[in-house]
Amino acid sequence: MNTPAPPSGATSTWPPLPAAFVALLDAVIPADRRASVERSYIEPKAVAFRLNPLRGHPEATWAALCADTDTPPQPLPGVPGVFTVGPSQRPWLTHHPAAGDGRLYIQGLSSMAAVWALDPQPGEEILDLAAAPGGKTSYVAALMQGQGRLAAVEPVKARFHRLKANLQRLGAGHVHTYLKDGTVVGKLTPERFDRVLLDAPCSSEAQFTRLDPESWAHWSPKKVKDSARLQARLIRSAWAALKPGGRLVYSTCSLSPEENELTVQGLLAQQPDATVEAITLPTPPGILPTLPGLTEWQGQALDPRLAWSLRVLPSDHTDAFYVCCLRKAA
Ligand SMILES: C[S@@+](CC[C@H](N)C(=O)[O-])C[C@H]1O[C@@H](n2cnc3c(N)ncnc32)[C@H](O)[C@@H]1O
Repeated sequence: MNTPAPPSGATSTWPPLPAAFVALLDAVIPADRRASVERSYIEPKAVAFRLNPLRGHPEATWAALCADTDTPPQPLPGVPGVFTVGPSQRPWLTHHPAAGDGRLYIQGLSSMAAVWALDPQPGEEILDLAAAPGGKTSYVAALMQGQGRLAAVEPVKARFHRLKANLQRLGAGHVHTYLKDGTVVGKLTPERFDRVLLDAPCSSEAQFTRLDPESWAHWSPKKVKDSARLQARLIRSAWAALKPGGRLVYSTCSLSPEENELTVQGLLAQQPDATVEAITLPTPPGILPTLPGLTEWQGQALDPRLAWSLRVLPSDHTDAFYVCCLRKAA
């Protein structure tokens, strides 16, 4: 981060977000949520993490953490084993031995929400179609309690090796990993999986921060379009790999409707056996700031069922995220 700090309180002196992205915010964020969203681009965020039952005993990890700080992490209501610390504790947590050896995993609440929506069960066969670096794969593995079969796909070689190393470190070395293009997996394994997670490659708009203009250096409206094209192919493949009666969770860390509701709408239009299911977050209302998925974009009505999908808003403790839960008719 090379940007010098502006005088305290002078928020307008931070580099402005790209104009096309500001126009997107204008279009998708209601006026009454806009101020907190604006603040999220200049504020450091709280840090969430989960204790990892695949590496050590969570109670022992918790005791080790508490012995090491005067400000114990706050439990996240509704989700056992998940905690948050304030932004000032980020360096402490990041460099803690329990983070290094995989007894805990630092993971945004928005990312965790995709796994909560997937609701993996022990004994099932589950596919993670775009898996590296493995944050969600390892959470799914933990919730499956070592029972069943979990497959994780990643086509980018360097990222695939990082996925494998992370899974080893997190005690999830039993996950079956495949160096493969996800767009072909549906044809290779038709109707095989009880649940499929497609946390799709996207334009990564959630990573933007005005504290670091590099965060949007590789973003452009063309990147949004290119991402949407790949997502359309991946969601079709994910759908083909899903068993009748199975659940597909589609997620991105993008705010653009082209990468979110429009991608899902494309699938709904082609697949009469697809329905959108409501997502019930395990956290009490208000902990994750969310909006229903869009049902209108640029003057055009979208499939009304998209209102069951969720947009997580960027805030002082969450990153922007989109998640949609689809069910294939049995
Ligand atoms: C948003 S990231 C996934 C993050 C991951 N789910 C996690 O929680 O750690 C998307 C991933 O999709 C991968 N990807 C890109 N093209 C793909 C393709 N054709 N098939 C499957 N995955 C792809 C990217 O390399 C990237 O690792």
